[in-house]
Amino acid sequence: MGESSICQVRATVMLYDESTKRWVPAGSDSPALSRVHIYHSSSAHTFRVVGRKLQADQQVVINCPILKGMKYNQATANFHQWRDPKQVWGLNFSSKEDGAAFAKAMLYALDAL
Ligand SMILES: CC[C@@H]1C=C[C@H]2CCN(C(=O)[C@@H]3CC[C@H]4C=C[C@]5(CCCN5C(=O)[C@H](Cc5ccccc5Cl)NC(C)=O)C(=O)N43)[C@@H]2C(=O)N1CC(=O)O
Repeated sequence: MGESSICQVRATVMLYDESTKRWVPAGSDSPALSRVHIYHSSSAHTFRVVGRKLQADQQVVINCPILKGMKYNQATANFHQWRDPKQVWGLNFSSKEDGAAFAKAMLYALDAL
Protein backbone atom coordinates (compact mmCIF):
# COMPACT_ATOMS: atom_id res chain seq x y z
CA MET A 1 0.00 0.00 0.00
CA GLY A 2 1.50 3.34 -1.03
CA GLU A 3 1.37 6.63 0.78
CA SER A 4 -1.52 9.05 0.67
CA SER A 5 -1.37 12.80 1.09
CA ILE A 6 -3.44 14.03 4.05
CA CYS A 7 -2.74 17.70 3.33
CA GLN A 8 -0.97 19.94 0.89
CA VAL A 9 -0.06 23.58 1.43
CA ARG A 10 2.25 26.18 0.00
CA ALA A 11 5.15 27.33 2.12
CA THR A 12 8.78 28.32 2.00
CA VAL A 13 10.73 25.57 3.77
CA MET A 14 13.44 26.95 6.08
CA LEU A 15 16.24 25.43 8.12
CA TYR A 16 17.83 27.09 11.14
CA ASP A 17 21.60 27.48 10.82
CA GLU A 18 22.85 27.19 14.41
CA SER A 19 26.28 28.62 13.51
CA THR A 20 24.99 31.89 12.05
CA LYS A 21 21.77 31.89 14.09
CA ARG A 22 19.80 32.57 10.92
CA TRP A 23 17.01 30.84 9.00
CA VAL A 24 18.10 29.70 5.54
CA PRO A 25 15.85 28.39 2.76
CA ALA A 26 16.01 24.58 2.42
CA GLY A 27 17.26 23.30 -0.93
CA SER A 28 19.14 25.62 -3.26
CA ASP A 29 19.77 29.05 -1.82
CA SER A 30 16.84 30.88 -3.45
CA PRO A 31 13.89 31.15 -1.04
CA ALA A 32 11.08 29.80 -3.21
CA LEU A 33 7.61 28.48 -2.51
CA SER A 34 7.17 24.74 -2.27
CA ARG A 35 4.17 22.46 -2.21
CA VAL A 36 4.39 20.73 1.16
CA HIS A 37 2.48 17.52 1.88
CA ILE A 38 2.01 15.31 4.88
CA TYR A 39 2.06 11.73 3.55
CA HIS A 40 0.57 8.82 5.51
CA SER A 41 1.71 5.24 4.96
CA SER A 42 -1.17 3.18 6.37
CA SER A 43 0.77 -0.10 6.03
CA ALA A 44 3.77 1.25 7.94
CA HIS A 45 1.67 3.49 10.25
CA THR A 46 4.07 6.34 9.54
CA PHE A 47 3.74 9.97 8.48
CA ARG A 48 6.28 12.27 6.84
CA VAL A 49 6.57 15.84 5.62
CA VAL A 50 7.58 16.07 1.94
CA GLY A 51 8.03 19.35 0.09
CA ARG A 52 8.96 20.05 -3.53
CA LYS A 53 9.76 23.40 -5.12
CA LEU A 54 6.83 24.78 -7.13
CA GLN A 55 9.21 25.87 -9.90
CA ALA A 56 10.17 23.62 -12.80
CA ASP A 57 12.86 21.54 -11.11
CA GLN A 58 10.47 20.24 -8.43
CA GLN A 59 13.52 19.87 -6.15
CA VAL A 60 12.67 17.96 -2.96
CA VAL A 61 13.49 20.42 -0.19
CA ILE A 62 12.16 18.45 2.80
CA ASN A 63 11.58 14.75 3.43
CA CYS A 64 11.24 14.50 7.20
CA PRO A 65 9.61 11.72 9.25
CA ILE A 66 7.05 12.85 11.84
CA LEU A 67 8.26 11.23 15.08
CA LYS A 68 6.05 10.26 18.02
CA GLY A 69 6.29 12.87 20.76
CA MET A 70 7.67 15.55 18.42
CA LYS A 71 6.82 19.09 19.55
CA TYR A 72 5.17 21.23 16.84
CA ASN A 73 5.50 24.96 17.57
CA GLN A 74 3.11 27.43 15.94
CA ALA A 75 5.37 30.46 16.50
CA THR A 76 3.02 32.70 14.47
CA ALA A 77 -0.02 32.08 12.28
CA ASN A 78 2.27 31.93 9.24
CA PHE A 79 5.45 30.40 10.70
CA HIS A 80 5.49 26.96 12.36
CA GLN A 81 8.55 24.95 13.36
CA TRP A 82 9.78 21.69 14.85
CA ARG A 83 13.06 19.96 15.74
CA ASP A 84 14.30 16.71 14.26
CA PRO A 85 17.38 14.95 15.72
CA LYS A 86 19.72 16.94 13.47
CA GLN A 87 18.10 20.27 12.72
CA VAL A 88 15.24 22.72 13.19
CA TRP A 89 12.69 23.05 10.38
CA GLY A 90 10.51 26.09 9.77
CA LEU A 91 7.57 26.52 7.40
CA ASN A 92 6.72 30.02 6.26
CA PHE A 93 3.18 29.50 4.93
CA SER A 94 1.82 31.50 2.01
CA SER A 95 -1.36 32.12 4.04
CA LYS A 96 -2.71 31.74 7.56
CA GLU A 97 -5.27 29.29 6.15
CA ASP A 98 -2.47 27.07 4.83
CA GLY A 99 -0.81 27.27 8.24
CA ALA A 100 -4.00 26.23 9.98
CA ALA A 101 -4.59 23.34 7.56
CA PHE A 102 -1.04 22.06 7.98
CA ALA A 103 -1.17 22.34 11.77
CA LYS A 104 -4.46 20.41 11.83
CA ALA A 105 -2.94 17.56 9.78
CA MET A 106 0.30 17.60 11.79
CA LEU A 107 -1.55 17.39 15.11
CA TYR A 108 -3.71 14.59 13.68
CA ALA A 109 -0.54 12.69 12.69
CA LEU A 110 1.15 13.26 16.06
CA ASP A 111 -2.00 12.07 17.82
CA ALA A 112 -2.22 8.95 15.62
CA LEU A 113 1.38 7.84 16.23
C1 LIG B 1 11.83 33.00 8.41
C2 LIG B 1 12.19 34.16 9.30
C3 LIG B 1 11.57 34.00 10.69
C4 LIG B 1 10.07 34.08 10.71
C5 LIG B 1 9.29 33.95 11.83
C6 LIG B 1 9.72 34.12 13.25
C7 LIG B 1 8.96 33.30 14.31
C8 LIG B 1 9.92 33.38 15.48
N1 LIG B 1 11.25 33.28 14.84
C9 LIG B 1 12.42 32.93 15.39
O1 LIG B 1 13.42 32.75 14.71
C10 LIG B 1 12.48 32.77 16.91
C11 LIG B 1 12.93 34.10 17.52
C12 LIG B 1 13.92 33.69 18.57
C13 LIG B 1 14.66 32.53 17.88
C14 LIG B 1 15.35 31.63 18.80
C15 LIG B 1 15.36 30.28 18.57
C16 LIG B 1 14.57 29.66 17.49
C17 LIG B 1 15.49 29.32 16.32
C18 LIG B 1 15.72 27.83 16.42
C19 LIG B 1 14.50 27.28 17.13
N2 LIG B 1 14.01 28.41 17.92
C20 LIG B 1 13.12 28.30 18.93
O2 LIG B 1 12.74 29.27 19.54
C21 LIG B 1 12.55 26.91 19.23
C22 LIG B 1 11.09 26.88 18.88
C23 LIG B 1 10.47 25.57 19.24
C24 LIG B 1 9.69 25.48 20.39
C25 LIG B 1 9.11 24.27 20.73
C26 LIG B 1 9.28 23.16 19.94
C27 LIG B 1 10.05 23.23 18.80
C28 LIG B 1 10.64 24.43 18.44
CL1 LIG B 1 11.62 24.49 17.02
N3 LIG B 1 12.73 26.67 20.66
C29 LIG B 1 13.36 25.58 21.08
C30 LIG B 1 13.44 25.41 22.57
O3 LIG B 1 13.85 24.79 20.30
C31 LIG B 1 13.49 30.53 17.00
O4 LIG B 1 12.54 30.05 16.35
N4 LIG B 1 13.54 31.83 17.26
C32 LIG B 1 11.13 33.60 13.43
C33 LIG B 1 12.03 34.71 12.99
O5 LIG B 1 12.58 35.45 13.78
N5 LIG B 1 12.09 34.96 11.65
C34 LIG B 1 12.64 36.21 11.20
C35 LIG B 1 14.13 36.17 10.97
O6 LIG B 1 14.75 35.19 11.44
O7 LIG B 1 14.62 37.10 10.36
